[in-house]
Amino acid sequence: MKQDLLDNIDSPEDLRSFSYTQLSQIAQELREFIISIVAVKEGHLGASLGVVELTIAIHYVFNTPNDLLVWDVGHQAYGHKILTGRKHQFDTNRQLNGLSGFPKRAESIYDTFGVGHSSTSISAALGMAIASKIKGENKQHIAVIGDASIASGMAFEALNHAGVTDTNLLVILNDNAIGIDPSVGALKEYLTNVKKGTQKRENIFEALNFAYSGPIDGHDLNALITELERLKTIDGPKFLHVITTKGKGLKSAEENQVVYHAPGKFDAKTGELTPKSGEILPPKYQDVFGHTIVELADSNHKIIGITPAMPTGSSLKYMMAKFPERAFDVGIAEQHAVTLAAGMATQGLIPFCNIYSTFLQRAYDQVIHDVALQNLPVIFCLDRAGLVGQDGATHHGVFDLAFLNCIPNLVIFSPRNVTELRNIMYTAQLGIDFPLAVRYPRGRGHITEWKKSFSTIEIGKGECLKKGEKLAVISIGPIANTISEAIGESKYTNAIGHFDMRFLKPIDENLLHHIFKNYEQIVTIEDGTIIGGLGSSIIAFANNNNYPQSISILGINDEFVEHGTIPELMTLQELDVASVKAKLESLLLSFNRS
Ligand SMILES: Cc1ncc(C[n+]2csc(CCOP(=O)(O)OP(=O)(O)O)c2C)c(N)n1
Ligand SMILES: CC(=O)[C@@H](O)[C@H](O)COP(=O)(O)O
Ligand SMILES: [Mg+2]
Repeated sequence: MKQDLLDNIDSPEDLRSFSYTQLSQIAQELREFIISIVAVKEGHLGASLGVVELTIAIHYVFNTPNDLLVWDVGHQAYGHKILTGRKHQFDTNRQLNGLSGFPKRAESIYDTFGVGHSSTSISAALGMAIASKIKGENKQHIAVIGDASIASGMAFEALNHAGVTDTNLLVILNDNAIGIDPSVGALKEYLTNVKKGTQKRENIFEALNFAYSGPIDGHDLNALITELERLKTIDGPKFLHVITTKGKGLKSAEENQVVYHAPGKFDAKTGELTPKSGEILPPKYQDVFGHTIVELADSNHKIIGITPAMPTGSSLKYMMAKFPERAFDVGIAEQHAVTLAAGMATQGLIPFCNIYSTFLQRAYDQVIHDVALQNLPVIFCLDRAGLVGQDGATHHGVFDLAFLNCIPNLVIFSPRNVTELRNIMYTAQLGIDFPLAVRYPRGRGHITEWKKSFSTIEIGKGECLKKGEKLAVISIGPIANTISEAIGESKYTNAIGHFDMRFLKPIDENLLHHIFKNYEQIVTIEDGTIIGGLGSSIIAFANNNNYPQSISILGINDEFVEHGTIPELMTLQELDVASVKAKLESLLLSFNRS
């Protein structure tokens, strides 16, 4: 596809060489280009379409990269990538070895700060602004943050600090009234009233010492450029409130903003989603969670569901529709979500707090201090555990086993399949007197017939999946399915036994004694980091009990894993069927030789 003007832009400097009147054509070409690539290669769509004009205006007015621009989350930065020299690589977006789906410092000098998790932009830009002041450098510092992301605690902390500095900081609020799902909370209501002109109280941002301007139409290039030029001349913290439409320029994306946040493949002309094959697939783990909590909440009225801003991604939306008074989207507020659950648990409710594994990192202290230390029966459902694919290093849920393993009182369970997910949810709501973390992966399980009657799971009990003669594989979580396949395909299948610990904590010591007494070789396999997770626990167990076997640990290596499809990344980590099979066979052979 030919873009007459966009084809000539390899940097913001090129953009700035165009006349003001040509910018709307550039906006149109940029929008078409984003649509044409995302339609085929997939990725985040609506957010980038919504900030096309804002992106152009910022790079037109400010002297990037000398002026420092920080995007919040970064899922809206496709236009920024394209205008900053990455147009020709943009078709590799989110693919293995291709561009990252988020701004990344290693990728471009224009990506001033690595993002992926939300609400960091104001702190980062403020840090840069303070640094410029200390270094005596004359720069502008711009944070672009969405209406859902600014409602997060971290963003408020940064506003609170920035308001008492004299730094050259511009916060641009990109207000489209939606996150992935519709924005929530009192701040959202406040912003709606500001837009309607019905806000009677003092402006909240002015009250925090920001020079506030807006709201202005974020698709009006003239208005944006005029206002940014004016703000450039004002010292101190400034706040520009911009109103945009998520998905702007593609009718279906404007009309169905939740789906078109990240729509998968679609027809670039009509916006129509590429139909799924008629094949009956196993359900996604998230949907099994979503339907199971509704089923359980129907008879157990103490059950509460909590999600920090991911009702669709977690499938808590089903409970929010059926039991709105007992299911809460608290916005991008993981810390609050955890402590809210803790408060509810003190009063005898049964909170299921559903958080993506990677986003629980935000609430680590709350898990320790507010839940585990008080031994409160909060049930954490940690979705997207393990490698998540194209979102890459910022989003992989590979640290949870390690960072939860060291917390006293916490029981940690990783289901091998969706039946186990259902059964642990069932077991937990019958009544537990400890906090429980259940971590499960992105995507589909292996079982199509999943809606079976419930049975209880004995806490701390592992399972023998297959007996063997020499080598024991000890695993946790759904990687057991890969291992079963690898063992099944191996010519040494009789030599290999396979055990699913299911619980990282409390670990099934009886089962481990059995394994260490009956097997000459031990291999542990997990979809979390090799440091601190299952392998580490098994080594500690062996040392404490003076078992002499050497133990091989397979898992995610001590590195940040980049983006790619989950199968590609699993292969790179040597956790695919062929690699596991090869590893087990070579261990058996080398042991036989020694
Ligand atoms: C800490 C954290 N929690 C949750 C998410 C998931 N997430 C990504 S984008 C998004 C919504 C952001 O909404 P907003 O800031 O309004 O930006 P928009 O998508 O509207 O441009 C959420 C919840 C995240 N990236 N980081
Ligand atoms: C940008 C962001 O954080 C989310 O949009 C994330 O990409 C969602 O991940 P899932 O696709 O796994 O729900
Ligand atoms: Mg928004």
